[in-house]
Amino acid sequence: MCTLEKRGNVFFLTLTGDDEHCLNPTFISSIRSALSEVKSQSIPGSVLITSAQGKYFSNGFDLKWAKSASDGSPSKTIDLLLNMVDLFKLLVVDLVSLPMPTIAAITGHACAAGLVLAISHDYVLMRRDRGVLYMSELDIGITLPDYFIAMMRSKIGKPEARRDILLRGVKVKAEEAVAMGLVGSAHDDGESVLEAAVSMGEDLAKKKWDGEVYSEIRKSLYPELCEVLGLTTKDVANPRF
Ligand SMILES: CCCCCCCCCCCCC/C=C/C(=O)SCCNC(=O)CCNC(=O)[C@H](O)C(C)(C)COP(=O)(O)OP(=O)(O)OC[C@H]1O[C@@H](n2cnc3c(N)ncnc32)[C@H](O)[C@@H]1OP(=O)(O)O
Repeated sequence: MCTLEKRGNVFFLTLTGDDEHCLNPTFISSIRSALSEVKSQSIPGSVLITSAQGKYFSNGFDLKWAKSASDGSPSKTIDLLLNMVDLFKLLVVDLVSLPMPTIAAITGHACAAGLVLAISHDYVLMRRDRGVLYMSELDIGITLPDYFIAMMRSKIGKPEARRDILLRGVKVKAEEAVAMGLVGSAHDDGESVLEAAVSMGEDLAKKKWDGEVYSEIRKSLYPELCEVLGLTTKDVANPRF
């Protein structure tokens, strides 16, 4: 599951336990509850840092749960997966519209929906000693939801990087991910990636930006993604000059 902690202006969302942090309706709902709490406590200078315990950041949708909950019926499994696609989309909307800077510290493997969860944050840092980024959909024979693609097109600038991650199913370690433009920086281990995330978060918090303005400017950066997510933008002026 997940925990939420606040230290100063920085909120720490941690995916807890040493499991694969696979996303199913219950887990998605618990993360969304935490983000709702973060939003309700947001003030100028708030920042979110998301990380995970164990060797996985998130291994994507909980396929085991979907299969077991559908009594092995392939059509019911697909229906449950499609339901998770819809539920997870709301979580992505929460992150893309959160009124504060967001940082993902990738502390382990981030796959498929788990990688989308990570890059839904403004900044992505990754440990180099463990963990890969991997879009497994081609390997497991399923296509991607439109907002997954929109997120990839919005956050990964290089066409060859998008091609390799989606059409070659490459498993990307931190240094390669930095070179591909998937993550911003690579760090030695779990401790140092978290330290770097906290240092970045505290620097961003000092700016004490207006959260509503921050959220609207972020959304205006990603028109294709926001259209697919059903997010609109609006002009905001809370002048501080
Ligand atoms: C009719 C209608 C049609 C409808 C169509 C749509 C249908 C509806 C579907 C909609 C959904 C679509 C989108 C899907 C989203 C999803 O999320 S689906 C779920 C996807 N998830 C997965 O597929 C899981 C993928 N994960 C994996 O394959 C593995 O877990 C892994 C990530 C590859 C990790 O494998 P694992 O064996 O666990 O790895 P490790 O044991 O951790 O590591 C292996 C060795 O590698 C070493 N290592 C790891 N990282 C590093 C590193 N960075 N540097 C160096 N070495 C590393 C690690 O130490 C291991 O080494 P040894 O210990 O020596 O073995």
